[in-house]
Order: sequence, then C-alpha cells, then structure tokens
Amino acid sequence: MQPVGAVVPLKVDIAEKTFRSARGVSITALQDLSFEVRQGEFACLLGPSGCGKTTTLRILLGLDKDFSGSFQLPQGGSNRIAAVFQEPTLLPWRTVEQNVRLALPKSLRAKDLDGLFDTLGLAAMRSLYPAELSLGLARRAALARAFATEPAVLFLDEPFVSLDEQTAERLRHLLLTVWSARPTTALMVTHNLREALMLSDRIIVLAPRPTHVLGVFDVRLPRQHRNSQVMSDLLRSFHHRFPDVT
Ligand SMILES: Nc1ncnc2c1ncn2[C@@H]1O[C@H](COP(=O)(O)OP(=O)(O)OP(=O)(O)O)[C@@H](O)[C@H]1O
Repeated sequence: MQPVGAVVPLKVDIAEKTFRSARGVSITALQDLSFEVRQGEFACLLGPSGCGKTTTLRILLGLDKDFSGSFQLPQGGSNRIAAVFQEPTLLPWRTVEQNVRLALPKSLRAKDLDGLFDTLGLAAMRSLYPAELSLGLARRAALARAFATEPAVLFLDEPFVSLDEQTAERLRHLLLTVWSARPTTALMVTHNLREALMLSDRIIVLAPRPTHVLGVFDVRLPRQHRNSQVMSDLLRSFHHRFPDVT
C-alpha cells in the first residue's frame, strides 16, 4: 500500500523550549531536539514521564509558539493535521456521527463513513451521545474523527492510557487496521515500550528532561509478523541498545 497524504517528511529541529513561572523559575523541557518521520511512517516518541513529549506535540500542533527552532510538517495531499488526545474531547451535545462530521472539511462533508465506522466497530453507535459511550468506545470515536479528515499527518498523545489492558490492546489493533488502509505519517507519544514496538516503524527514544533524542530504533518488520516470540526478540534487542530505558 502506497503511503498517502504527504510528500515531504515531518522534520523537527527544536533548539530549546523553556517554561518560565510567574516567580521566575525556569524549566527547560526541550534542548536540541531533532528528528524526522518519513512519509507514510508510523513513529512513536518514547520517553520517561515529564521529559517533554506532550510539550513537543503541542509545539507541532501550533498550540505553543514560544520556543526556539523550527519544524516542517508534511506537505502535499490534504495538508490537514489530525490529533487524538488522552481525553476523547467529543462534544457532549452531538452524536458520535455529528462529532465526526463536524471535523470534516467542506470537501469531505458528504463523505461515506460506513467503512470507517464498521472497521472501528462503531456502526451501531453512530447516533449515540458521548455520555452513552464507554471510555473505550469514546476513544474509538476520537480515532474515527481523526481518520475521517484524511490528514497529511496524525498526532496521537497516549490515546490508550487509563484503559484496561484488554480494551487498550483491542484499540491498538483497530488503530493499525484503519491506519493500514491509509498509511498516514503519524507521530504517537507513549511511555509504553511494548505498545511502541507493536505499532511503530521507528521509535524515537527520548532522554530525561531537558529532552533530546537518545537514539532511533527501527522496527522494519511487517506488523502481522510481530507475534509474541518476535515481540520478545524485539524487546531484547531494544534493551540491548537502550539498557536504561524501560
Ligand atoms: N505550562 C507549563 N508550565 C511550566 N512547566 C511546564 C508546563 N507544561 C509542562 N511543564 C513541564 O515541562 C516538562 C515536560 O512536560 P510534558 O508534559 O511535556 O512531559 P511528558 O513527557 O509529556 O510527561 P508525561 O509522560 O508524564 O505526560 C515537565 O517537567 C513539566 O512539569
């Protein structure tokens, strides 16, 4: 399957991001953070709690412009950006389908969403309101909303935290199914190494704060071959290369 949406990579060169409190205390979260995600590649940003993963995503999403350095988002195709956060952020007074359709650009307003809702197991929930959904179903609706827009780049910030492991695992498989149908350049923040090994083409391993890239771990194996034996081998080689990262 040809990757779609982008013809240039996601390129990040953040020289520094420092938070300054009202009392004059400075916290440098990012320093010399540089990496690339190639066209149609699924990459994970893996790093310890508080190292600066969410800060990085907020900068790339244009939510924080107070930093030094630069970045280049994938260009070509739709040029649209989609994001999936820890909280599904659905509008409570709109149905699942309305939430998804409201995110669509004009050119896609009449889009047939049957296939996407089917794939995500949401076909019977289209007319439900967010309050009627379990947390897992709400996360599926958030994925549907992101993929429906046919973005050039997709950012995900720990979309499966605080779910039970069985639900999280089911959602990881669903994410891979919708992503494989349209391999979009994707960057997902996680602190779950197993999740990163299961989903990624490459893992960008971050140092503790102020964060920078410790190294990149490529997982050049078709995802359908990542069975439990292969996952154990991947974990072993990852730990061999990054003995201090858990
Ligand atoms: N608005 C802010 N003001 C001051 N400090 C901040 C602010 N936002 C984040 N920080 C600090 O910057 C550092 C990076 O935070 P960030 O949330 O990006 O980390 P993270 O890697 O996403 O953490 P986690 O995995 O726990 O979600 C942390 O030390 C955090 O306390």
